This record gives sequence, C-alpha cells and structure tokens, in this order.
Amino acid sequence: MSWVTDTRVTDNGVSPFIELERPTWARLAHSIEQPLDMDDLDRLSGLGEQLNLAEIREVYLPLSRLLYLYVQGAGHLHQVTNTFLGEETQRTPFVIGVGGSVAVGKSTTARVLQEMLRRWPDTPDVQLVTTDGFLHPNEELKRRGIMHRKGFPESYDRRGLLRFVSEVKSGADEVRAPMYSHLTYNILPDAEVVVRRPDVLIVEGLNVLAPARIRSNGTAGLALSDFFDFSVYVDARTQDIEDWYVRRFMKLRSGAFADPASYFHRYSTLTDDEARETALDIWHRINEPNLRENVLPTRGRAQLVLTKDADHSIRRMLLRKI
Ligand SMILES: Nc1ncnc2c1ncn2[C@@H]1O[C@H](COP(=O)(O)OP(=O)(O)O)[C@@H](O)[C@H]1O
Ligand SMILES: CC(C)(COP(=O)(O)O)[C@@H](O)C(=O)NCCC(=O)O
Repeated sequence: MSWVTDTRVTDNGVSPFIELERPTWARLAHSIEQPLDMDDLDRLSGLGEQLNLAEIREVYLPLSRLLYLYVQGAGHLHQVTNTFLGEETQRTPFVIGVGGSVAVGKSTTARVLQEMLRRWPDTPDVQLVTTDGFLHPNEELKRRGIMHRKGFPESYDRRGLLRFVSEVKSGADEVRAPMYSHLTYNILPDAEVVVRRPDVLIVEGLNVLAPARIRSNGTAGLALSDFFDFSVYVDARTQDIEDWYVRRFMKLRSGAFADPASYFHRYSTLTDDEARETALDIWHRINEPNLRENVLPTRGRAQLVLTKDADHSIRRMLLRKI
C-alpha cells in the first residue's frame, strides 16, 4: 500500500500522522465548558440515533478547539503577510473540507462542527455548503448517460465547484452556489446558496479531497483541497457504512419517501424485505464502488482522519504532523 494515498507508515517506519486514541484526544478539551445541550443535539441529529453528549464532549469539543486554534494560527499568518506586503489586505474565510463515503456521517459531523465553531469568540459566522449542489442536473446526467453514476467525480460540475471555492478564498464579497434537493433528486432550478465572507466555510461532500485532474496536455490542474485551510475525512469500516446506509434508507422510506413529491415515492410502499434489498442494490451498484474507487483513496490527503466504530462513536484520530 502506498503511503501517498494511505494513512499508514512509510517504508522508513514513520507516518505523516500523529495517532491519538480516544482517551488521549478527550483530555485535549481541557476544562472547556460543554457548549451544546440536549435540545441542540435533537436539532443536530440526522435520521440516526440521538447524538450523544459524551461523544460531543470527548471528541467534537477537542476538535472544535483544535480548529479554533488553527483559525487563530491562520490569522497570525495573515498578519505577518500584511506586514511583509506593507498593506492591509482583508482576511479570507477559513475553509474546512469534510469528506468521506455516502452515509458515513459527513453531514452530521459538519453540522456539529458548525454549531460548535459558532460558539468560539472569533468565529461567530460559520457557513456550510454541500457539494451536491454542483451535481449536474438530471437532464445533463441523462444526456451524458451517467444517471446511474450520481456521486462519482464525473457527475459533478467540477470546474464550477473549483471556481466557487477559489472565489471564496479570493475574498469575494458574495459567492453563489446551486442547490440540490434530495426530495426531487435534482438540482433546484430557482434556489441558490449565497456565501458572504463568513469567518469559516465548511465544504462537505464525497469528493472534496479528490486530487487535481490531469488535463489533456498531461499537466495537473488545481484540486479543491488546494483552497482548504483544513480537511477532515470521516472513516469507518465499509460494512458498517453499508449498514448505516440501509438503516437510513429504511427510515427515509417511512419519512421523506412517503411524500408524494419525493422522487423515491414508489419506495414508500415496499415491504421491509423489498426495501432492504433495494437499498443494498443501490449501495452495491453505486455508493460502495464509488467509495472504493474514488473516496477511500483520498483518505490520506486529509489533515485529520476520524475513525468511527459500528455505533458511530469515534475511536481513533489521525492528525497530520506539521
Ligand atoms: N455521531 C452519530 N451518532 C449517531 N448517528 C449518526 C452519527 N453520525 C451519523 N449518524 C447517522 O448515520 C447516517 C448517515 O449520516 P449522515 O450524516 O447523513 O451521512 P452522510 O452525510 O455522510 O451521507 C444518518 O442516519 C445519521 O443520522
Ligand atoms: C447526493 C450524493 C451524490 C452526495 O452528494 P455530496 O453532497 O456528498 O456531494 C449522494 O448522497 C447520493 O444521493 N448519491 C446517489 C446514489 C443514488 O443514486 O441513490
């Protein structure tokens, strides 16, 4: 296994990551007060089990402190750059990428981080954008014959996504992104997300850590992660993610799919066994191959890898050495 794409040690027996087991990590919160309560957690929990307060205190609180320190560090770098330039340039948003498989818990992690970072003194304005807004509309996916490849790198307007993040990091006052609806299973024609120089922007999506594309002349372009100040990869065993995917699908069946406006409304009448089979079929045809071929190989590019157990608790953290 190559050390470039993986998180293990190199041939020299060293690793680019510091490995921290959960108890060690938990101590790094020091005596910061627990900033979230049960009402916050109710709101932040997706379709899964309730997020648990111990998890927030032991894992996400130290993580939010680390990120806060990195934001401050970036502020110092900005100041020394201004000193060097002899002019007062404006600071750009601190951009955090959150990547990992479908159903691994990226959006839950991103939402928790958003709420926690908001509570730190220098970063009240934290915005969250998901990369699904940059999926090509279904009409375009059909035209290209890749409707069954949603989530694969080629299903995105990669140039548009790169332009979006590069404009945010250029300090533009207002940057707009399209929006995706899981209900209609398509890009919303009349909706957009407007990003106005937040303190922090979290960009969450399957492929945020994908390497630069190779152009037809053989040279490499820019990667999205070239514009990230920090990146997190949410990791778990593939079998566990499959279980979470199926479980979430079963919940959606009696929830969102029951809405006649849902693209997947036809699934709402399936029996339990039929629904499980359908979810497994989608997982094995689309999401698992995408994880194996495109998402997992980007894990070693992250600055922090969070590894989850079957119950969603984070048991290990790999933090890139500086
Ligand atoms: N920390 C957690 N505790 C409990 N359930 C979780 C946690 N993280 C994710 N889940 C559940 O796992 C499923 C997948 O999470 P989600 O954040 O929707 O994944 P993704 O955005 O990666 O597709 C959801 O049903 C979600 O509620
Ligand atoms: C919308 C997604 C591609 C994820 O988008 P992301 O925000 O991670 O870029 C994924 O959640 C999804 O719906 N995949 C499609 C699999 C299917 O056709 O059901």
